Amino acid sequence: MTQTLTIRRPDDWHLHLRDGDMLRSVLPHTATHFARAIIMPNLVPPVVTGAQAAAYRDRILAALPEGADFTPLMTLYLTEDTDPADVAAAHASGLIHAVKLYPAGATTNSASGVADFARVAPVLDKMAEIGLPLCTHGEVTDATVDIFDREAVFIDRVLDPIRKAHPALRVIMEHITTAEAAAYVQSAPEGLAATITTHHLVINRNHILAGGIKPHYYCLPVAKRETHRLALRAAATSGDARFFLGTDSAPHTDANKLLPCGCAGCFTAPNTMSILAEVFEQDGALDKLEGFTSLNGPAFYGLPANEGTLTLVRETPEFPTHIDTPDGPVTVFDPAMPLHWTA
Ligand SMILES: NC(=O)N[C@@H](CC(=O)O)C(=O)O
Ligand SMILES: [Zn+2]
Ligand SMILES: [Zn+2]
Repeated sequence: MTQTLTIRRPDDWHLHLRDGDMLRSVLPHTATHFARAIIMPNLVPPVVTGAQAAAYRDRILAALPEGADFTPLMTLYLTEDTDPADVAAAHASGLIHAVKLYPAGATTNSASGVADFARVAPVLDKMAEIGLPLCTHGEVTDATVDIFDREAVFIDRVLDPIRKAHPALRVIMEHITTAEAAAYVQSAPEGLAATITTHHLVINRNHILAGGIKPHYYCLPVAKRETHRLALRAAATSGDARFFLGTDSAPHTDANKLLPCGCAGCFTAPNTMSILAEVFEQDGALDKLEGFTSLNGPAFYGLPANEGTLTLVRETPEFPTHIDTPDGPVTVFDPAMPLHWTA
């Protein structure tokens, strides 16, 4: 039985760091294992301009623990008023690595997102021209569409039309949760990829709803039925380079989760690598872990893989149930299974 596993240092291609005290509290948990992360721009107010992204990057770098080796890869939050020239300048300077599309109202802090997709066509044209990828929160916001169908409907109503109108646009479907999304990625020869979260490889909708409601398993897109989880596992562990890790680690205080209308998001930064090693080993695919966490993402983003390494050891890891922050406790994702790998 393999006792240690050394892989190239991983990256997180979808991460929420927040700001201020929360940023300082959660950042060390990512910087311990990950060399780089795509930083989500859904702050309040959102990170819309190059100047705002530069200022946010500086705040992240200032919050890093002494001696940490971590590079934040910044993104811009797409609005109907986004200026294509500002996006191009932020890309040309090396500041930003993607633009994030939130359908208005789809998820946490998405109110400034896009309602009329025709209005962002000039930005998407510019991005296609300069090779800057679009990251999508892929859910429609139509109240008449069942929440469990919103990702699949987004592909048909929004994403496929965008890709047909902008064939050279590179797209990353973020945090996919359905067999339909995995199949859509597999159907595209190039220019399309998907991130998969740690938690969506582990939980299905029963974890949220059966035997009492579990707010700490509530995230968006909401976890689907078991067949979808299995399709995500198959995609992640297949070695297909179009799928890579984006944890979507999304810290909210317990006070904000445990409400009659609680926030969406799972905080997985501390135990993600231990959980992933468990998942890949369960599926007989430990040899595919490095591709998923450390190789496929940089290849799609046109960046070199990290030079450093991370060694996982077969030892039972211990994680706190929550971390303390000045804003209050944040519960760490519970994988609801024993773990055997320490990172
Ligand atoms: N995933 C979530 O449930 N929440 C994210 C937003 C997002 O990624 O959609 C957050 O910012 O809290
Ligand atoms: Zn999202
Ligand atoms: Zn997210």
